[in-house]
Amino acid sequence: MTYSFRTAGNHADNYPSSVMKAAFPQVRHLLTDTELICFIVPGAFSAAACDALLTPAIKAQLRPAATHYPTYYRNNERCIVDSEALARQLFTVIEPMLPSELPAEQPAGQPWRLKQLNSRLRFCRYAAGQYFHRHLDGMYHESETVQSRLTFMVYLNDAADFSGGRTLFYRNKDDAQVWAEYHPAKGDLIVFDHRLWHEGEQLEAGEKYVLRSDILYETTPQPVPQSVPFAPGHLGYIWQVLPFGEELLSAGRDKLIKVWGRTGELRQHLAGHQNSILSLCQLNAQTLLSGSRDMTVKVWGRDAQGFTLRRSLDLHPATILSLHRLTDQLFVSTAADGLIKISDELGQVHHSLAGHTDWVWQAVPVAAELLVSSSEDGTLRLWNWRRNTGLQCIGHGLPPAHALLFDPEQRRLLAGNYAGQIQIWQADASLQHWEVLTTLAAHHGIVRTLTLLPDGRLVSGGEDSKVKVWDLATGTCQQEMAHNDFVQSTAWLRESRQLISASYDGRLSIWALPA
Ligand SMILES: O=C(O)CCC(=O)C(=O)O
Ligand SMILES: [Fe+2]
Repeated sequence: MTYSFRTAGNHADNYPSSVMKAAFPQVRHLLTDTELICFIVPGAFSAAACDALLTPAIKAQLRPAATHYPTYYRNNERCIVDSEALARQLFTVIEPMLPSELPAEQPAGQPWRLKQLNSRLRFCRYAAGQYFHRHLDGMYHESETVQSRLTFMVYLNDAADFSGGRTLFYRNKDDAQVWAEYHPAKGDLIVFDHRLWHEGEQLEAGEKYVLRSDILYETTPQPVPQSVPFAPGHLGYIWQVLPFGEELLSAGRDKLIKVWGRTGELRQHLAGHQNSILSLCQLNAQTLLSGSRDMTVKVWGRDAQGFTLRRSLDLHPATILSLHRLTDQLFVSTAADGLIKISDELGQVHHSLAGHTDWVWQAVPVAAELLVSSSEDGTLRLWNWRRNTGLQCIGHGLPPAHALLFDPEQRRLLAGNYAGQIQIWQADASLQHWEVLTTLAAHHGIVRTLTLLPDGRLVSGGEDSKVKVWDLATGTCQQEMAHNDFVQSTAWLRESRQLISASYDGRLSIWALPA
């Protein structure tokens, strides 16, 4: 993919290469007790080069990243500049300091050869109070064979300009101890493996500026045998899988919905969205809904020939986070605008529920007219959607629940949260009183998905790349499977009695579960 240079007026394409010259300084490794790469190159860029990069035009175009990230995660500002030319210039400076080859991840795989700097350059600014909480940097999939493996960051201003704002590394998502710390200095380059948990520490005072990109590596394509089900998956993150009749649908960052047959053969791919597809929902036998970061909900019709796009709905001026069916005609959408809307497939909004103060991750039906929603604001709320009213706040001050599921038989709400827990809430028969029954310490990192099996067992997936099967009667984990990256979605295939899980690594896996 070639990005054009989109941000006007900052002259980034025209930096004189003289100011970009590297001094080939000493590499300093931050982590010694790991194979993973993490090094600093002090003064890799001169002060003049930093000033040439951080132009007033760039500064003027910095915006909160809030449309793409929940505030819990990061609240700094950024400006994206797509420039092949500048990426090439920067790459010339850093190339001699980079590993020319990285080992294959799989025993049978091919090594990765150094290719280029991702031309999507992100200028970031932290003001006092701003932070980028502990996270893993996402892998950028340019193609099947070109992917980012290392993070690139240059610190653009003087340490004297701010306090706090260190870059901190951790052994995992919830280790209390800092593994390594780095105090920013102007012109320093940091390069580290995407698999390292790290944080941009909260700034106490002043302003901190960095330039972020990723280092791309290329591998030799390996033929995928026809017999491998659901291969090759998606390019980049898969956000959701959904059984639809006899088929399975998957959707992801590559803006595609893929339609797979029973044996995992690709039947169709549906293009139309302009950005990542985060949610899928079956409205009725002939209708599929998809919600995206492009702020649209698309309605797809299913007939004997397959799926076709019927229409595109503008329901929220924000990323659509979840879609759930209420009736054959009505569905509920939640979004980054903090609203819950009940609409039909023609795009008529019947109800709009306001009350949350941040992103609404999920809203699931719990009875004919009742919904429970979970939000980034740390609350769980109960609503009567037909009457447009919030009935109560079931819980507040909670770690936000990314995954939410209601079990009508047991009247239990299962909430998978940011603290890696599955919190099980019991409702009484009136659905007016809710209390926490148990809290399972389920994953390291966010619980991203929950699926209830027909036999009552629960499946969870999380940021520790694990899929876990739970016996809810005893609260014990019976089985554990692993992906190579965050597990984002799981589903049960009723016909074949198989579990399917989908991951940030773009792969779909099928698992047989012993009874
Ligand atoms: O600002 C920092 O120190 C860390 C930033 C970071 O982790 C990122 O931009 O991905
Ligand atoms: Fe990062």
